[in-house]
Amino acid sequence: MPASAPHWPAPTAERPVDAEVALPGSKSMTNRALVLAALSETPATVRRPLRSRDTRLMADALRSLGAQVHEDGEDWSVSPATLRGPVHLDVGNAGTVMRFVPPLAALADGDVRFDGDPRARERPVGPLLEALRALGADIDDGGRGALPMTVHGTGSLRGGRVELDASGSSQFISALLLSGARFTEGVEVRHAGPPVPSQPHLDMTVEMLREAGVQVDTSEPDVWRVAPGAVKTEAVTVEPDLSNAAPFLAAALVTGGRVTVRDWPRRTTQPGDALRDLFTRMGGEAVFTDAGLEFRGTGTVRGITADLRAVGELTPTVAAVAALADSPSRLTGIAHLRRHETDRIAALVREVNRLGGDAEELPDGLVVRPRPLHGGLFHSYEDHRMATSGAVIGLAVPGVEVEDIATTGKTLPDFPELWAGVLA
Ligand SMILES: O=C(O)C1=C[C@@H](OP(=O)(O)O)[C@@H](O)[C@H](O)C1
Ligand SMILES: C=C(OP(=O)(O)O)C(=O)O
Repeated sequence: MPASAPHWPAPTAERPVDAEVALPGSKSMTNRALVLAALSETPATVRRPLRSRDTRLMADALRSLGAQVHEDGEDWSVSPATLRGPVHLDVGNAGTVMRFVPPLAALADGDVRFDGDPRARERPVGPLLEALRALGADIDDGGRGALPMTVHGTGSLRGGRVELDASGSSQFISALLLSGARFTEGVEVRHAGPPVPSQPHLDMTVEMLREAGVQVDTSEPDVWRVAPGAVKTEAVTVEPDLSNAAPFLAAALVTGGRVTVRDWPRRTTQPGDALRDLFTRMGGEAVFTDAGLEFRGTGTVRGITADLRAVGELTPTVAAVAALADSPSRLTGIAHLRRHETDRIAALVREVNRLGGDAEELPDGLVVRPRPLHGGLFHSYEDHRMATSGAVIGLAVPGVEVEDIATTGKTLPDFPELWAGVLA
């Protein structure tokens, strides 16, 4: 962010919101679709993709490796090609790029160097790199288990059986599965360790692989087997990003208003679908309509005790609502958030308390005891979900300013405009 960028005055809601919003596509589905398309035997169209920093970084990485990725109106068309280096890839701070692309790099012919934002060097990739080595890859990470690193691709990877601890990120497993069909022996991934977070994202990986004709066996807990074979992706339609629906549903909840998120799928693997239940427990009401999902606040905002391990990326918004509730909240199961875009547990506690709140860190989560809040600067830590959480608090607390609102461009470039539209 340029040092001179002004802080963003978060609009205060003067009345209950009453709006309909069309959200851009899911980051997680877009980046999976792009990876599968690049590995596919057939050209593919990715319909209604998200175009944001994280998905452009993925598209650029795949282009650099040789795939053709064209903007085709609203869609992305992808023509696979033989993957090759030498190439230098920028992962930004996109977990999906820093984890999903190294297995492709191992399948490429030539050296593939990975680096990214300073924070990307602090995010875990070690267990994934160890697993790739066990499957036959040659990777030079200077012994750090972190970026920067070089994958010395040889054009193929043996694959086979591997055990790893994926408690730090579900993306280690998704990464191995997404490319696994193209490994000579396929892949059998076994998790050993504390529970893997983000189960819906693993379900999303498995479902999208099966849609691409890949055989995936999930019959044994914590074991995933991908049979070797062709990937056949022709068209993928990306759903609206339900995790990015969180601040908009929160706006209905905290203002006692109403927001319809258009085209909310009736069935989905996206973790954001859990918002229907979480925010209902916090006092709102969710109903499906012909337009999508209508979410209503009732004037009451309750605290919640919830294990968010499966849906960790919803935590910043849930914590923001918790700071405005009428009773305490306890959010647990999310130790892995300490290595997300920022240490989200520390950041949320610091920012809520800076505005006069009473939040406290737990080893694996946080407690939020509501207190009257006052205005002030809400730091965003280059974290899109911290920035939108500041906006949620600002709805109810006059004088909140959010630092670096442009950081929402990681997954939701039009956030300020969409937010203004909901408040209009
Ligand atoms: O696979 C994915 O698309 C994601 C998995 C999750 O990662 P972790 O399991 O590392 O939390 C999630 O938080 C991230 O935003 C997206
Ligand atoms: C954790 C997140 O992103 P990433 O894909 O970079 O891990 C997130 O979007 O909340």
